[in-house]
Amino acid sequence: ATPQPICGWGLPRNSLNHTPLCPAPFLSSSSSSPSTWSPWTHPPHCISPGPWCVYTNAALPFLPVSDNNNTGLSIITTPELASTLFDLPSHPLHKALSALPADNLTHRLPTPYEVRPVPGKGLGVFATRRIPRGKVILIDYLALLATVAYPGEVGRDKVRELMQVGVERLGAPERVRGLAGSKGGKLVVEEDVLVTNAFELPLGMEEVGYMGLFVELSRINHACNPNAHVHFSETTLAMTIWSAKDIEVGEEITISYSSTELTSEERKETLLKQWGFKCTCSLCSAPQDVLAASDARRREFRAARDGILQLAQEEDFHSAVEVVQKLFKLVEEEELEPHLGDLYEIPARLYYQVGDLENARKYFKRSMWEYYGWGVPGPKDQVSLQNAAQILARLEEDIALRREEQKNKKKRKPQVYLGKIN
Ligand SMILES: C[S@@+](CC[C@H](N)C(=O)[O-])C[C@H]1O[C@@H](n2cnc3c(N)ncnc32)[C@H](O)[C@@H]1O
Repeated sequence: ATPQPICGWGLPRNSLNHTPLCPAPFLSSSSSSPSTWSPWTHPPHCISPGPWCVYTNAALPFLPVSDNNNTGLSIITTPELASTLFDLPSHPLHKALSALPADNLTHRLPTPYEVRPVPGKGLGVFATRRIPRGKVILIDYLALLATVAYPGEVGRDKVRELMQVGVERLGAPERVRGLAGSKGGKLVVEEDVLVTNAFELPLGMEEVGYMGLFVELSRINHACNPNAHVHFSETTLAMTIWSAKDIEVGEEITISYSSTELTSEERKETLLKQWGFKCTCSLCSAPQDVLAASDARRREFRAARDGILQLAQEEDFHSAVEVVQKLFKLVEEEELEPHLGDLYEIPARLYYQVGDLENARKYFKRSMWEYYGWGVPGPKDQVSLQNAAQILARLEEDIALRREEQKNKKKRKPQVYLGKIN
């Protein structure tokens, strides 16, 4: 006889694989048996209208090297969204709960940073040893995930109820509550924590908007010319923080909370509206002429990027390549290179169009690193990655073919006309 699957909490720690035989409960359960709640460690807590529910696994992430990082994870969403998020084997949450990466975490110990006060900004994160550019500074896991839509759809008391239950049930609720900023006022601690620290994350193929809270990452302050950048992997639900420049001992580690291509006025407005603070980073505090020069470059950068797309649409690929060269010069001057995201496929395709295969290859490789290299690719990145890999394989063939042709051309004897022209 086929052995009965063992479902539920109490399984060996990282065997929470969800199978159709052990359906994850998505609605409130009256059962008092933890085995029926798997993979959650508590029965889902739901409110109506909606219903909106909070799902908690208090022991996540399951890390092989644990330095008190098991904060747990609570997800506030609808049962329908939770099941679409969780049921498909390709789904990020499915994978996150069953297979957190174990192999690339050795950098964690000892961590290359410490948390200490920064005048005027509360706490901040400082390098305790030199971190060269392009290194992983930390990997942080989600502690709270809530749909952006839910606070607008239920009353204030219910918004708070789900947040409070979600935090209270975590493995280390105090780590989350300790992140409350000084927003205070009418907000309860859990609301304050989210307003001060949450990142917006579009999740799944449908790109449903979620607010995500990461405990370690929450101590990193914003700078408009940051020395680090973040990359989120949907597959592991992990945020990886990379050094964007060489960082010296004692230097503060900073990331950008807003898009780096905005001008100073636009950034000021976004930071105040979305994050509720007035930026005092080194660029915002720089002399007026320095700030004006940076703004001019960022404006030019945007104009160049829009210009490239326009020229590409008009199929004027040669002019578009000229603008690409100008754009990358601006990127270098303004040190925006690590913050460009998926920009690299555009120059790759343009160089391909004009027959510059070597440059096309260079930028395709760079775009693949963007999809893959920063972490474990999510479902959407996997599609882009496959496309880019196919194009790259064709490019390699074209380059080899072209080389062969050139070699043969050189071997051929020059044709000398010896006859007389009458
Ligand atoms: C995600 S938290 C960063 C850690 C925070 N400093 C702490 O003590 O926990 C965001 C808060 O830090 C402060 N902050 C971050 N970057 C700042 C900046 N560039 N200028 C001024 N305040 C900043 C603001 O109070 C903001 O609401």
